[in-house]
Amino acid sequence: MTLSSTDVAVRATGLSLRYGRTIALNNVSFTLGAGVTGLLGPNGAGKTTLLRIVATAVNPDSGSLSVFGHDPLTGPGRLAARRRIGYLPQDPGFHRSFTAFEFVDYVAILKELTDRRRRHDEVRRALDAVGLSARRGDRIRTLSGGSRQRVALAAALVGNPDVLILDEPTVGLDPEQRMRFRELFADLGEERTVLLSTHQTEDVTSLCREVIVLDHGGVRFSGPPAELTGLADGRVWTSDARAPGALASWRTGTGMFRHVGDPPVGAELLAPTLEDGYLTLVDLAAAQ
Ligand SMILES: Nc1ncnc2c1ncn2[C@@H]1O[C@H](COP(=O)(O)OP(=O)(O)OP(=O)(O)O)[C@@H](O)[C@H]1O
Repeated sequence: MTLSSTDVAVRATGLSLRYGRTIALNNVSFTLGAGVTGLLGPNGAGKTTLLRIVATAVNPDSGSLSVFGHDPLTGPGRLAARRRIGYLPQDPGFHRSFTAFEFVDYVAILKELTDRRRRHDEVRRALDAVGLSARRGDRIRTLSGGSRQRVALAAALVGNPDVLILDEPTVGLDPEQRMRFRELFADLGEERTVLLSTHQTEDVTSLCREVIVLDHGGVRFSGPPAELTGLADGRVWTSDARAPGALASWRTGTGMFRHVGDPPVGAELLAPTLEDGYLTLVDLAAAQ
């Protein structure tokens, strides 16, 4: 199914979840449409918890969720929602002695693809989509980290879900592999809804139509990446000396210093990056 740019695939309203005394999510609301939405936030902000709720792996304590109009908090709604969702968790729980094909086939069985012939075609399609056709008979324990992440992505893709939930899929990958994954996610986002949790601000700049920033379990920002970058307009500058009062200040390879924060009068301003916008946002939130 192809979504138009205004269709809503996922609607989350007032999601909250506690682990004992820890408030992991507090009244989180957002909608997801077509394309890639980035999820940024400091360690412990609640990103994995949020993805697990959207993937229907855990229920929130309160709030509601709709996936293509299905309510995953009811039995039939959960099944209908799960049929539309592919999830790449932080730890995919591989059986390392399985081959890539066997693992994706195993996930396909869990996804109710019962006809063996059609299932095997679909497993081959998913492995092909992530560029692993030639390695499908290799045991997972013999694969590199990048290839393992591809197997995990193929498992998320099997059954051709409309919503993909990806929890830090590029962590630990080298720059070339990260770029390859970006290509894949951009292609996937053309016809699907992709929610991508990452610590890589470049992933968000280069891929995402929207970005959500979570901090201490709450949504601190939601909007286009350029708007997040814009929060640091007029707050990034260069000089030949350290600026002790800045949020961040370092000597670059050119020998000049780059600073983010409140600039002095007459400072030579630089164009901000999304990372500068993110830093400014998290700092402003901390000051409140
Ligand atoms: N199973 C659990 N039991 C108790 N506390 C938990 C559990 N899972 C997460 N937490 C806590 O809930 C909060 C949110 O955790 P979560 O893993 O969702 O954050 P995150 O943004 O994904 O972090 P990271 O970027 O480090 O992966 C943290 O304070 C974490 O310690």
